[in-house]
Amino acid sequence: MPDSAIPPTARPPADVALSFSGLSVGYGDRTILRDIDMVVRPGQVVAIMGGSGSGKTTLLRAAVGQLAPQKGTVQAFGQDLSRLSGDAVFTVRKRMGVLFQQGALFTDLDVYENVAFPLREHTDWPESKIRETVLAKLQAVGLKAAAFLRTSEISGGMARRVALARAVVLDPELILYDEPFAGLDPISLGVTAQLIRTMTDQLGCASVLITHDVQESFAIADQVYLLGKGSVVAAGSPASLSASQDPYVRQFLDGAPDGPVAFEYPETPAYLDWLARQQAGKQ
Ligand SMILES: Nc1ncnc2c1ncn2[C@@H]1O[C@H](COP(=O)(O)OP(=O)(O)OP(=O)(O)O)[C@@H](O)[C@H]1O
Repeated sequence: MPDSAIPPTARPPADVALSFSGLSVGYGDRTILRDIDMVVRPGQVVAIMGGSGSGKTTLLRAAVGQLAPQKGTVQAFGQDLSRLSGDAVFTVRKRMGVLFQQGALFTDLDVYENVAFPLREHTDWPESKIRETVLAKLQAVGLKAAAFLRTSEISGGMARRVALARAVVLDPELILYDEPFAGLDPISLGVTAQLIRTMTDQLGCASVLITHDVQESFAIADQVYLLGKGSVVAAGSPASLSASQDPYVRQFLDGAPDGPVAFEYPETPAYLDWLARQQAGKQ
């Protein structure tokens, strides 16, 4: 029986949901992040933080197998993604839920059908089981009564919660969240953060958040990795990072405008080429 046909509850639990080992990733010849070591275990909420352009999305792309390592390995549930065939990567991805920044609900479907969509695509469950599952997931995000609203009738914060219900409808073992707090009001921020923690605890899955939001992620994370200078500059529990005197960590946590975190976008080979051409043209 293919692995994808085994219900999540019947699979042996993986000891490690996601790991990066000696990982370097980038685009073409350019390396964005190097020497990344990270382990995410079931039941953990892990926050990957860093300033704009520090490589958070790049790391997320590597985690889902969209970007191949330049060096080192990415393992999901103990399987090295770069050694798997396309079909096998697809099977591994089915064990992951990914919540993209914009949530991207289908606007021609109502809330209920948006959440039911992955079940209709990936299972042959009877309608009664689909209904039970969809309503349970909507209840978990506090939106059961909104099931039959159109997406145009719900707010941005509600849309984010519907997208979360959809991301967990197949009971993933690993959920990856891309900027889950971006653009939320203070109440929705707290609600979303608590939901991520509760979902992780209830499903026993692992959650990885890509975020800049220090307060909300520190409130729920077990482990935090801070990216900077093309690698991991600090890693540890929220308490240990809060106590850190490292200037880079302090500047990031305190939101200080001056310090070792560069505001300026680094010079890239493409920019240096352009500059050289400009200068040659002037002579
Ligand atoms: N498809 C791409 N091709 C080439 N370079 C890219 C590509 N995507 C991102 N980059 C570069 O990789 C670096 C890291 O970008 P990335 O999007 O991973 O950062 P980030 O930490 O997610 O930033 P933000 O918080 O602003 O979204 C940047 O220098 C960016 O210009």
